[in-house]
Amino acid sequence: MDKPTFVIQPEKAESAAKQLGVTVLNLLSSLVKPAQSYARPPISKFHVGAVGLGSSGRIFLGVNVEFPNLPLHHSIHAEQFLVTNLNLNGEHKLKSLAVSAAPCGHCRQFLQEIRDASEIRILITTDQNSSPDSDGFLRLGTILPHRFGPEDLLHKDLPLLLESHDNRLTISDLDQICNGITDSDSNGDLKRICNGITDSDSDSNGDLKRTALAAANRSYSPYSLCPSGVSLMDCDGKVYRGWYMESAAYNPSLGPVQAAIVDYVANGGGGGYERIVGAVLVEKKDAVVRQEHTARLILQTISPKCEFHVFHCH
Ligand SMILES: O=c1ccn([C@H]2C[C@H](O)[C@@H](CO)O2)c(=O)[nH]1
Ligand SMILES: [Zn+2]
Repeated sequence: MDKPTFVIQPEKAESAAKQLGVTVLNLLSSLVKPAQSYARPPISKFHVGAVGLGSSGRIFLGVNVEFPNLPLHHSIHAEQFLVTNLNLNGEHKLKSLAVSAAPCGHCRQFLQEIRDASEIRILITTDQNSSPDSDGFLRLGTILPHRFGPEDLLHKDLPLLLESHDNRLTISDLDQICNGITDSDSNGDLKRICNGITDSDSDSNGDLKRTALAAANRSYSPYSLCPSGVSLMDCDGKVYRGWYMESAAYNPSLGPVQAAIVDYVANGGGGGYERIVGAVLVEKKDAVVRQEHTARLILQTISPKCEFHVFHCH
């Protein structure tokens, strides 16, 4: 099987549409079935595919991901995967999406974090009775009227999800924390045992830490002001990353491990999570919303060989 492609460049999208004699917009629905084949739903066996068009003309794929031995709320919905995929690739807006089943309430809510969310066009490929607009798409505003969203809680000038921002977090080497032990109160040996990251550090550990910090700087957490980022390394040394994304309604928020798993599923060549052998979480020291315990729980469950370290930033 070909390596799955989760991002399609505009030129490729246009030539594929031309070949099929359809518009790029109509191409979205023809990609839903292939997207569904990449879903990872070992619990429900219900494969969801979501295919979105961004403002750059790129097409993005999303699939649902379920984790055996974890509570269901750790699952990633296809639409959330899609939005994460856009975010990881620096896409600033989602214009349209085609999806294999009607987006659930949680996904409709999560999509509210995108600017002009009500205008997002949605096509449900398995629904013949959805009374769409003349272009064949429903508007998100039509299927989620009376919305509760960012404008209920945030100042209107703040950047929304997918919009550029930098959280300007830094890690001071003196104040590093690993798994609850500060470097400053540990002697040299303890420091080496507890985080393996010292001056004579291997490059891969340094890479993971820098990548997780960079990810935390892109985290979207305007409601708690507790940004966080995760980096993962597979057994070939390839690094993946993701960051925490919040929802105005809190519960639909997506954790940083899930976001990094999106990168792993999209770019890891289709392997299992046991191939993940290293992980770093970066978050604020006294954060009111902390990811450490949940992140450790998820990683211990899906990637038992994974070495996990936490660093605190300012
Ligand atoms: O909007 C939805 C609704 C459900 N699912 C997934 C979650 C779970 O993996 C499976 C069954 O609910 O379908 C989605 O991806 N999107
Ligand atoms: Zn959903």
